[in-house]
This record gives sequence, C-alpha cells and structure tokens, in this order.
Amino acid sequence: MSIPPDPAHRAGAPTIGVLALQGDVREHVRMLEAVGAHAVAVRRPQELDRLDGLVVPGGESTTMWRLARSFDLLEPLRKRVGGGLPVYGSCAGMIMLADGILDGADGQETIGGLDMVVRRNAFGRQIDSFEAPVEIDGVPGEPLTAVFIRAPWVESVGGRARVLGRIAGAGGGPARIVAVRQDQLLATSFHPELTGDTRIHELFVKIVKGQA
Ligand SMILES: NC(=O)CC[C@H](N)C(=O)O
Repeated sequence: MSIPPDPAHRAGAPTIGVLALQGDVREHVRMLEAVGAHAVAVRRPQELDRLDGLVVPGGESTTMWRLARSFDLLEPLRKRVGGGLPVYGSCAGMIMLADGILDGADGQETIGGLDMVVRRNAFGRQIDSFEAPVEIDGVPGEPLTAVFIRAPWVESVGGRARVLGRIAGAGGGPARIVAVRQDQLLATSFHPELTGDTRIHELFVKIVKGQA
C-alpha cells in the first residue's frame, strides 16, 4: 500500500521519523522541525517506507525492544537500516543501534547496524544523571553541554564506526566514548533534545541530505 504525500511536507525538507514506541518523542519532533526537517512520529512498519531518516529516542531500551517486537517493527527496522536509511539514536536509541550490548535485560535484542558494543546504565548510581561538556567531531563551535540520564557508554567500536566524542572519566578513570558515527548511522549517549542546542540534529539532517 502506498501512502499519499503528506500535505504538510515542505518543499525540499527531508521527512524524518521519530520512533514513537516509548521515550521522549515530542522533544525530538520539535528539534527536527526547528532545523527545517518535516518530522513525523512512526509506530507502524508501513510508516517506515516514506522516511528519509529516523530518530530512535531516549527512554528505556528494554521496553522499546519489547514494544518493537510486539508491533512487528524489529525486522522492518533492520531491513531499512541495512538498506542505508540514516538513523540517529540517542541514549536508549544508541543502545537500539548497537550490534552488541552489555548488561542488557535477559534476551534483550537491538535493531543493530552500528558496529559497537555499548554498556547499559554504565555511569553508575551516584551519577545517574549529569551534564558534561563534550566536543563532537563535525560539530563546530563551543563544546556541547551533554545531558546524560542513566546513560550507556560505548565500550568498543569496530569496522567503519568512528568515535566522534568522549567525556573525561570520573575520578581520573579512562575517558568514555559517548558519540559514534558509522556512515549514515549516528549515536550519542546523551540527550541533545533536552537542551536548546540544535547542533546534533543539524548534523543528522546534513547526514540525511548527504551533506555530511
Ligand atoms: N535516558 C535513556 O535513554 C536511558 C537508557 C536506559 N538506561 C536503557 O537502558 O534503556
């Protein structure tokens, strides 16, 4: 079945979906609209067809995985990612894009596609939520103020995955990877949609348009 073009579609604006199973969907829709994309919430497999890009929001990755499975979205999502759909995953969304997870719930699966292993809830109890300045490759200007909420970090990347940003380790510990890109896939441990800073969404829209 083909879906008629959306009348709200602005000329030249890419249509970017926000996976709306769970998590902070509205905030991403707002940010995407602010940077000139046409943003739509998606929760059905056929809604993936008309997308130029997709955001997988933060939330809770175990719940998101379970819902994706019961809405029959996991396989269609994997197919679209495998076919080159640009996807940006934030926090739980980063977990959903990872090829491997540590400390996942029993049997927890991901969409995958990004050659990295992430550790869920990695930053530990005392600092469940915090903000830190992060410099991101490809994001000009001041370091971003990154908001971390029970965030994962990236243990390792392989293949064509490229580290875009790290934060200094707590108490002199090792720096931790918090932003990764592999071709048209982008992932951050943090939540840019919760700040007024649109630079990560701008970068993603450029990736969608083939300009970055
Ligand atoms: N803010 C978030 O998205 C947190 C992610 C969450 N801890 C998870 O494992 O899914």
